[in-house]
Amino acid sequence: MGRDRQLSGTPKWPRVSPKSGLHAESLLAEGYMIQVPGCLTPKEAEQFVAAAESVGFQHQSSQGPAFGEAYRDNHRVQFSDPAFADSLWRTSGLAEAVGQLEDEGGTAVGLNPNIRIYRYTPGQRFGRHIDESNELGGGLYTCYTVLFYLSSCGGGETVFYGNRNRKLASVSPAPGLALLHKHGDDCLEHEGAEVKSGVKYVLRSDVVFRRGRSTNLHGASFQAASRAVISFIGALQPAGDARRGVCALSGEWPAPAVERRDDMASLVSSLVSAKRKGGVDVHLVLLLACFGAILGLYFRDSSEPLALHASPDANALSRVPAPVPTLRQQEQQQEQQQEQQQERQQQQGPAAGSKAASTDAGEPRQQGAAQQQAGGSGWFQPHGYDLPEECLKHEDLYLSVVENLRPWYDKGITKQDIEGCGVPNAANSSVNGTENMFRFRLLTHGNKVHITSGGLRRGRTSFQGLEMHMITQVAQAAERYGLPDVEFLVGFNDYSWVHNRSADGSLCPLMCYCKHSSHFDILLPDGHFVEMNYDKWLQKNAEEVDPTPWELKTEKVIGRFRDYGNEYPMRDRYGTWHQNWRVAYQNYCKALRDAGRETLTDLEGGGFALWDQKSFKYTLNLDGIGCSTRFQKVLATGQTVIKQDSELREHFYYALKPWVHYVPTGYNGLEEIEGTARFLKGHDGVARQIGENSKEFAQAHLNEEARMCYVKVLFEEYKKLFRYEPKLDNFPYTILFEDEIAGLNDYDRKQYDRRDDIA
Ligand SMILES: O=C(O)CCC(=O)C(=O)O
Ligand SMILES: [Fe+2]
Repeated sequence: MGRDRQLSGTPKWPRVSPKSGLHAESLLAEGYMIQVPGCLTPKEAEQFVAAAESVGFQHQSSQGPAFGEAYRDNHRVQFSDPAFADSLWRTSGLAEAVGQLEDEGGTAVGLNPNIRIYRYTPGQRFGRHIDESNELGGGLYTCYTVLFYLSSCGGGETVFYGNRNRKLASVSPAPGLALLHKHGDDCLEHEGAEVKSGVKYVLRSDVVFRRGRSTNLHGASFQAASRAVISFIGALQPAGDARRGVCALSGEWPAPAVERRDDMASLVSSLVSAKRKGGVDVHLVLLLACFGAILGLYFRDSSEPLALHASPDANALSRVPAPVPTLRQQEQQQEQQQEQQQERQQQQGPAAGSKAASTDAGEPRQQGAAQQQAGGSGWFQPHGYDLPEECLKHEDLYLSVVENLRPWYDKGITKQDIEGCGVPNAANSSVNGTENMFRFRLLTHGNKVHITSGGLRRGRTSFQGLEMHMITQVAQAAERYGLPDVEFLVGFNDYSWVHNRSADGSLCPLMCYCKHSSHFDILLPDGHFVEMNYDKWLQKNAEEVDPTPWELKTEKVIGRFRDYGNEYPMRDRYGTWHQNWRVAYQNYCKALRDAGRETLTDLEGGGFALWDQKSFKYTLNLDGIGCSTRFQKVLATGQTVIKQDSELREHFYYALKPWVHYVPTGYNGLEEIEGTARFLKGHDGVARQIGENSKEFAQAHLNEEARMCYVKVLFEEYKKLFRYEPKLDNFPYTILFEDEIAGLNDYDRKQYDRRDDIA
């Protein structure tokens, strides 16, 4: 094997432009693997490649695994340059992005001046191996491998393996992306997979640590300590406030056990003794100062929420969410209500209640009373149209309507807004639907739905159902309740489209089933409700005996996910950013298990029908590309649904309350899931009650009637904002939706068929 070529003279390495604010994404738990995109610009990466090529690469090979060496076939340039290493560490923004890394022994101080640049052409690879830690003298040692990818290519991923050969992570080369992974004793087995096309260039160095502790504020131990304080403060808040309660679950401290202010003294002393065990240092002082400051705030105004937790409750009407009553309070309220009702009935005679509601249906105050009896609070009053009485009890669903239409309250919905969606009235294409569009332009007229932008797609095999069933729900509501004449648009993508107003100020009122909270799309019930026969699922859960009664269910979090990428990556409140939460959770839980730690989650493994997942008490629901349509399903099972607390919403999310209908998770980091599960296990009554609440909600407000009512209210409120009268005759071409369906051939009808997806 040839000796490494040491460079003579100074190669012209390009200067790295200063960067800051880069995002570090933790790919595995406990800092095992971190990636930071954008450390080099694509241009800088190109310049590195050119400089390395001008120096000349040397071939690297090995004797192979039979001789105890990793298979290796690539080319390399190697040189030592402390100034260059320093600029890669600091100027690139890497040091700032990863904070001060720490391990038990020391703190990161820079990069190894020993720089290696690899080149892999198609067919070349670096077989499985682990990277060793090196002693550099003077208390310095290497702790992480750093790879700066300089090009992209086909194949060539850096792949990491855990126990039993499980693939833990795979990172595709992208210019400027830096990947850090622990090496030495903690190194995961990894490889540079074979390059299939293009050329892979990667720059390798190591993060150098100095033995001894740091005193900086961003260190892991300080962060852990501050989280403990936050946890504790969360626990101190009056019991039952959903937003604050969640804080109690985030840290490693046994916060849920701290239920009264009296426990504060004992917590302080346990914090102090815990810190002592690890040696008293500057953290303790800072910790107590921070503690004191927060306590000051707490005592100044203990009713002020700590805004630590985002909630999907959009509070469309600026309603302050009522504090969640404790189970005892709920019982008391129920008793009181029953007593009051009995008294009322005794005073008024048996038929009075229902008579009042039906005879005075047009009178808002009385409607409010009817809603209250139906279980609503009576906040929603239809104006200018009649709403069937059965729809009053679903009033909390209409929070979504109010919130979604808000951007048009001022200017109304104009022809210009509709045209701004960019969907033409097409005369021809009943072959491919609206050409190249994930959108339909439609019209309600005479309680029928017409397509004005081309028919349903034909001859496709995937995603054909969604578009049809979103429209089906409008057609059904038109038939059932009557809908006003309007022009509207339906998008059948997995996520929202309308990010901005157009340059002319118009705003496209596109209806879709799943939106990011910052977007302007208007939510229509998910086509999957129809396509998957959701009402049958409700029925099955209501009528069939649960194969495993609550007491016998496994006290773990079950979850099975297809590792769809997430269109909307999300950060937690510590700034950790995940492109794909499903993969992140699986990796996190796998890493815990691989490390021999006991976990309360079961998130990997073979397929597992939803019905069978009912043998677990808790279930985790994560976003996919868009909203997870499993969410509505698991709400109906009676399990405690733990839901990723993200910015994605479907139409009914606005009516759900965290810690009443589901348990939010993720905003406090992935590791929160274990704490959440521990809390639920320790508070079985709470867990069970949340499961029952969500089941009740699904049965009452996600059924077909509720969805039809939602569409009715949406279209009536939408019509009130309409600034023009759409006339059927004015459109060059229209297709009656029901004719379009009748005209499908057998093949296409099958694609659009409802599926009994109730397992
Ligand atoms: O080229 C790669 O992706 C991996 C390189 C590597 O594992 C190493 O330099 O130790
Ligand atoms: Fe390696």
